[in-house]
Amino acid sequence: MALSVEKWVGFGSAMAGVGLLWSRMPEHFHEEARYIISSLVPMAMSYFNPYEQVIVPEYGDERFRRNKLFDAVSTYMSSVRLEGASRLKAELSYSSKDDPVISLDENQEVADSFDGARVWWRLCPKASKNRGSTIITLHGRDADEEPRCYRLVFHKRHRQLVLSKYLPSIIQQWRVLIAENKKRQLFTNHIVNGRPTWSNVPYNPSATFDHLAMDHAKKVEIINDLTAFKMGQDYYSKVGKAWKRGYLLYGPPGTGKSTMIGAMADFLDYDVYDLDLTSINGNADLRKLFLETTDKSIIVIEDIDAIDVELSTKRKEGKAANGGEGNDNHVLIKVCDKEIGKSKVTLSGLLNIMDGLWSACGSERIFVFTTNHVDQLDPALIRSGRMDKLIELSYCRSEAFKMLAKTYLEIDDHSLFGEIGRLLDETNTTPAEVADSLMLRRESNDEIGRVLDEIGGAPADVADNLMLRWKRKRAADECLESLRETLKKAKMESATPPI
Ligand SMILES: Nc1ncnc2c1ncn2[C@@H]1O[C@H](COP(=O)(O)OP(=O)(O)OP(=O)(O)O)[C@@H](O)[C@H]1O
Ligand SMILES: [Mg+2]
Repeated sequence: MALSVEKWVGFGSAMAGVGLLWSRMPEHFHEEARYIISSLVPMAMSYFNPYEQVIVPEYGDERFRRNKLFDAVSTYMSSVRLEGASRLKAELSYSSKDDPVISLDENQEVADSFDGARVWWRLCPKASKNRGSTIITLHGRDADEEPRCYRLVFHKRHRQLVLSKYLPSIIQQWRVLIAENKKRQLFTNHIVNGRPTWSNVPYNPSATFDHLAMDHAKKVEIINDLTAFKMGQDYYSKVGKAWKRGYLLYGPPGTGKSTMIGAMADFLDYDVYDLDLTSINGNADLRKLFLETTDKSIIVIEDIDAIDVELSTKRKEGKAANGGEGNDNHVLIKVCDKEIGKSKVTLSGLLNIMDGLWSACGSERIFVFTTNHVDQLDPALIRSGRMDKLIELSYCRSEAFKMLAKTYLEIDDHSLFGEIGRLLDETNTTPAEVADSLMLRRESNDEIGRVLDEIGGAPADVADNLMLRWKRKRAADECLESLRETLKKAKMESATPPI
């Protein structure tokens, strides 16, 4: 049967060829006759061909947005009996433990049945040309330009059933599956075949807000802000603003900016899109990537100061040259390739997706920028309304240290706490450095043997407990002692004037 469908598709193609030839007939054919015959060809074609096609292209209009129906069909294809296909694809995805996911390879065809109707699916590497049968392009432009598509063929009499029941049922199954298997994802962008693309892995940030050592009041303020945002759909629509929020996290290296992004993703249960501007060729690609991000997500640009150097210089030069404000159209970043002219993302391009026309596409999105040098950023980027909240993450002080000690050593108090707190106030030590000192050290076998001798004879569970407590205390003493020495050294070095 599939063969005869192909024949019909071929027949349509032949008829289309006749039509094309006819339309190019020499001038001596009467204009009117040419017109009538070339309009009759498609009618005849449609009359004789009992089959219709639906093309489901991979990308929607302007190739900006992925066509979700394509993804839905791809998922559905792994559940259809793939008996008709002679070549399949097998993948081991992150989510499927030991079972490979089997799917249709390109140019392969399978049959499916729905409510008594028989349909045929084919994955085409490039969308087939109009081969004569009626083609309905879903979410699409001219099918010829699509990089990949699914072609669904069915008998004309099933048109209603296919369009109003079969395809919606595929979408519904896909949505249920997504909801069931929903895991937080971390996306990053790169170029595939010259096109910017997101790829993703499951994301389970190791640190939550509980692990984040910082001023308690500030932490509560951030959590309240995020909660208000998450609950704020009605508010944002009432005031007519896009449902999005911008955070700038700034502070020296190792103060917890990246850790906080993970904590935010964990708290909100959002996906994270880590946007690498160096892998983007220009504003159009930036928009394309932005449109492919999903709602309920955090879009991150880390170390914006590091990629902002050229912008700052240009802006300063611009100001110096014309004695006033520069404009937003200078180059934010140039990718280091030879064709440098093509590889540009501008500040205005970036601002456009944050709060320009494009920001209205999608909702419930958080933008997070991080920087070590807030003073070097372009004021346009951080003006209020764009960055709703500027959060400083700073050096480790007494309060943050106690939180780290609780996390790493599971202790609330120690005789060295007071002295270490004072030393931290006098030195600029980052939470990363403190956390590093508090990592558990391994005890030597001799030490363990000595303790085992001491607690020998105790029942097993009591001995285990004693051993654990000894290890903790030993670790705490040792770690805090070493931290105190490090801090003392740092204090002396900062007090010694440079020669
Ligand atoms: N405030 C903090 N609370 C808890 N742990 C922290 C904190 N800051 C840093 N750390 C620890 O230090 C490590 C490095 O921190 P992180 O990568 O978040 O720093 P950063 O501010 O993003 O640095 P950079 O500016 O270099 O990107 C983390 O994995 C974490 O273990
Ligand atoms: Mg970081």
